[in-house]
Amino acid sequence: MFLEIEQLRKSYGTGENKVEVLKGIQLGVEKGKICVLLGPSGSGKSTLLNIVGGIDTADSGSVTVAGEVMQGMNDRQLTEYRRKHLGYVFQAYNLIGNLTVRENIEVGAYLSSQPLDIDELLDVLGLTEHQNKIPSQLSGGQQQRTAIGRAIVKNPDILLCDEPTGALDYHTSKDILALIERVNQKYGNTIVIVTHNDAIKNMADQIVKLKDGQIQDVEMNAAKVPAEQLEW
Ligand SMILES: Nc1ncnc2c1ncn2[C@@H]1O[C@H](COP(=O)(O)OP(=O)(O)OP(=O)(O)O)[C@@H](O)[C@H]1O
Repeated sequence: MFLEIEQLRKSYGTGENKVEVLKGIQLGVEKGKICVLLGPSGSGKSTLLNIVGGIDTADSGSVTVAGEVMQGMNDRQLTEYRRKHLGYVFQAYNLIGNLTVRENIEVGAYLSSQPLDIDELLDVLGLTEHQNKIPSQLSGGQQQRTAIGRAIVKNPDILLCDEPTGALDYHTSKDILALIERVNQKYGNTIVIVTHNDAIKNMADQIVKLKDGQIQDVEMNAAKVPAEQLEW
């Protein structure tokens, strides 16, 4: 398995206030697949994503990406791990306000020794004509496209998306999901999408349901639907 999560546990707080958020998560995702992670609010989806992303740390268990085990890495190694393996897309676009679309994407490129070709990527993103605008001159969808560009330009093995369409309307959401699908097909990155939107599972290769910090169900989806045909 390309991404392997073994017996992952995480609690917050201590003593009486201790809350067990992840209770022994066991999950594998194959290279180049799209995995959608569903579950009610508070089930631990973002916590799991943040641990895989090296933003948060687990109490026990392990995460392995391409044979590299994260647990036990020091700060420098974790930074290198994030740089080499991971791209992150959030609900809030977190762009740098005084840099253009192209410059925001270039920020991501600096983190890689082998970045993707920026002109080609701008074309894939549908942002060529907007490349010299700053974020305040863009729609929400265009800002999220830019954020996806910044995450993907270093051609990460894994793209983690936490509610990537949470702030967007129906049509723009479908547009962004179709872009994520296109990125997956063109560059072959493994993609994990956390969402509240049940319909998004239909575009996934693997559907994972989380409940109360445990995996309730894992389903391989043989009847994948293109993102643009999703309905909700
Ligand atoms: N830093 C923290 N300190 C204390 N508790 C936390 C912290 N981060 C998350 N939690 C708690 O962990 C639980 C799981 O949170 P998490 O954000 O992973 O859930 P989620 O499934 O992503 O929820 P949502 O869909 O609402 O984003 C929640 O009860 C939350 O209050």
